[in-house]
Amino acid sequence: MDYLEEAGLQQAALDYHAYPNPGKLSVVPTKPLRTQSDLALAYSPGVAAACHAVARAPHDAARYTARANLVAIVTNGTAVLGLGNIGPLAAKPVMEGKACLFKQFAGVDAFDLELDETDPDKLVDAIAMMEPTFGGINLEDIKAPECFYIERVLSERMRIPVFHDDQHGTAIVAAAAIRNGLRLVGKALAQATLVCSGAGAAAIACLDLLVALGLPRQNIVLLDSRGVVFEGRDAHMEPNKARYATGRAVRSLEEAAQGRDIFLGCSAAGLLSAAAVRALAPQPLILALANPEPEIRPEAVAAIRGDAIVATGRSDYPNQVNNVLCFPFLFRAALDVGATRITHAMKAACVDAIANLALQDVPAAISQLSAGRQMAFGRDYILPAPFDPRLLEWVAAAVAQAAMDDGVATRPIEDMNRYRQALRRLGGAA
Ligand SMILES: NC(=O)C1=CN([C@@H]2O[C@H](COP(=O)(O)OP(=O)(O)OC[C@H]3O[C@@H](n4cnc5c(N)ncnc54)[C@H](OP(=O)(O)O)[C@@H]3O)[C@@H](O)[C@H]2O)C=CC1
Ligand SMILES: CC(=O)C(=O)O
Ligand SMILES: [Mg+2]
Repeated sequence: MDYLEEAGLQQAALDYHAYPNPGKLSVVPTKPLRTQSDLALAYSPGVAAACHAVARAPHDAARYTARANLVAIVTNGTAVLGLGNIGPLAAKPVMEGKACLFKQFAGVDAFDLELDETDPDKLVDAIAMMEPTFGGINLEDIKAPECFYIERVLSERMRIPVFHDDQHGTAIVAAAAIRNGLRLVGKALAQATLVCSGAGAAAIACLDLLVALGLPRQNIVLLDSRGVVFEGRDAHMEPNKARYATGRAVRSLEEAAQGRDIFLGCSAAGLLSAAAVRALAPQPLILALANPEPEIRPEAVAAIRGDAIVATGRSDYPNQVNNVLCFPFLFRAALDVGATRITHAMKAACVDAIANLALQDVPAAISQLSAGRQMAFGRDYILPAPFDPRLLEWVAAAVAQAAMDDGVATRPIEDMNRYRQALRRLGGAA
């Protein structure tokens, strides 16, 4: 792949995945298992005590098994990053990566489950059957529009949180970035205008959240692979796109971009043309979120105009707008309180926490991790970096509180100060 060769990453990335053991994950026991007596506790006969306890009181599964800290990352490989429908097996490196991020950033254990199934109802059945195993379900890289149905039906059927990361994780982080970007250029969400390239899982969820947070729906123009989604277009429509159909007489990206404050890209590599960049309003926000190759590179924007704030989903540029800033921390909280679902207030709390953390001074120990980048609120630092250990406390505490306030916590936290301390220790920011 050109973009990997160009970054000098092709062979290094393959070696990283291959050595010293294939893949990025392993399963390790958490209890001593060295002697005959250990075996008598862990396995037969001692394990029967734990089985009886859980059979008598199912909520004790959170006490005697790893379930309450265990998330399933489920994909069918139909929309893997921006690589498209590469299937479940080829999706496995991404899912193993997500599991590593869960563990590294928030201490959450996760199994990656790549399912060879595209029928939405069969997927729903397969995932719903796994409720005894997991404390939460993270749906990943399942394409639109099926993903909307799958998540809705699962959320209705299951008593554990079901969260489609590409929808809501992306939306939460994009909303935080837009809030802070607009703050820097002195614009308000209620007056902002936005053009969105892509009308799939990530795009629709971003728009829904932005509208819920105050962006007027009529200020949005949406494009998919057939161009502008306009009122009366009958081909290639589905209800989630139709909700954003524009009445304006614009039919190309360049026309749609004219005077817009925000470009949001949740589509595919290289789609944002120089003409469209020029057409945007003064001091535009450009969120080019397609992975691994964005709709436009930051240096290409800089060559066209100098007043834009640019963000991508990538780790090798400033302003990383990527769902990694959300899902580990949001699930940490959801698992800790035994949430039965993820509510709007939990998502809104997550947006606030991520956005507000970026306004804080960054301790020297954290900025040392930034590869020499500016780490003070500004055009190249609109969001905290994923390695910022404060994210765990800021985001998880806020989300846990929102879950309790919303009445979806089956194990409410009694002492929030102690919980915050525990998060600080876990995040390494103590
Ligand atoms: N930075 C981040 O955190 C995240 C980034 N993403 C990125 O967003 C992109 C989309 O992911 P996701 O929503 O999950 O995938 P989906 O398959 O659900 O959606 C893809 C969307 O892109 C649209 N599209 C494809 N080609 C074009 C084109 N030429 N012009 C305009 N739109 C086009 C498709 O149009 P149509 O509806 O006509 O098929 C579809 O609406 C990927 O690149 C992914 O990496 C996703 C999640 C998180
Ligand atoms: C980041 C991510 O989840 C994606 O690009 O699909
Ligand atoms: Mg994804």
